[in-house]
Amino acid sequence: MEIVRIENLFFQYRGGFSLKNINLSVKKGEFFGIIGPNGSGKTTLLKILVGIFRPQKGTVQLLGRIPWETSRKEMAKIVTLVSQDFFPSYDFSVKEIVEMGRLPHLSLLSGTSRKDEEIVLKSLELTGTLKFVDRNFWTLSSGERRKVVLSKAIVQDTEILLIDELTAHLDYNNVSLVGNVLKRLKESGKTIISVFHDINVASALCDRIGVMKNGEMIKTGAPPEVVTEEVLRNTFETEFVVLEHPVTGRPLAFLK
Ligand SMILES: Nc1ncnc2c1ncn2[C@@H]1O[C@H](COP(=O)(O)OP(=O)(O)OP(=O)(O)O)[C@@H](O)[C@H]1O
Repeated sequence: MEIVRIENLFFQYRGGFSLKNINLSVKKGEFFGIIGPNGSGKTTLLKILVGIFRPQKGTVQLLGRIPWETSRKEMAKIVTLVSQDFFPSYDFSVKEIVEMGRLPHLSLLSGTSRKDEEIVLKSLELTGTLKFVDRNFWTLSSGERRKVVLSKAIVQDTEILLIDELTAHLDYNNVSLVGNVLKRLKESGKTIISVFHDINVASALCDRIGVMKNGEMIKTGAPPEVVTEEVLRNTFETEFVVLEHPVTGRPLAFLK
């Protein structure tokens, strides 16, 4: 079942960078990775999918809904963006930040229930951040904050998760922890579209990878089709060596 559909997308910042000719179909339960050089348009594409920007041409549908024609509350039940720039302006505790993820599920008059609280605590446990529950969000390290923001996305319980580079700030143990959390979300039927700077993390986790360059998605395919010396050289304009992971068989890329 198709969950995300992008057709002939064109979007331009006022007189500047543009995304062009993007066509993509993502199925339910698929883990789709996006890689590409800095400034190639990865974050812009996620912002269009979540409805922050409206493209000048083409269509985007998430579960049949067009983001910019659907109310924010309804969209918030379908899709969430774990973004690189989550900067709450008040001194919220970790628990309060994650509780915000439950807002789309609450009615106007009701506060969070005991069940919501349980969901929040479970999600903090899942990302290994339960020990910070009462801490001021801003007193956490950047990697700890990223895991809390992932917990907030998990409690929002949307069909689609968009993730903008989650693992770059994390140590190896946490890359593995977050990777396992994302695998569990996928196994539970969630559809994930995630930007990665680490090609090998994308290769390990994704069913398919899309390669962005200069605002276009120049290649999509399973990791062995995309993580090749030729594709990576053309994309990043530098030389790579690609080997096979001895345990998983997935491609592993190294700078030459
Ligand atoms: N609000 C904006 N107005 C004008 N140009 C913008 C705006 N936001 C981003 N850009 C430009 O659009 C281009 C694509 O940016 P984007 O953040 O989508 O790239 P990216 O592939 O996610 O990069 P990175 O890997 O560095 O995070 C960049 O050249 C950026 O300078």
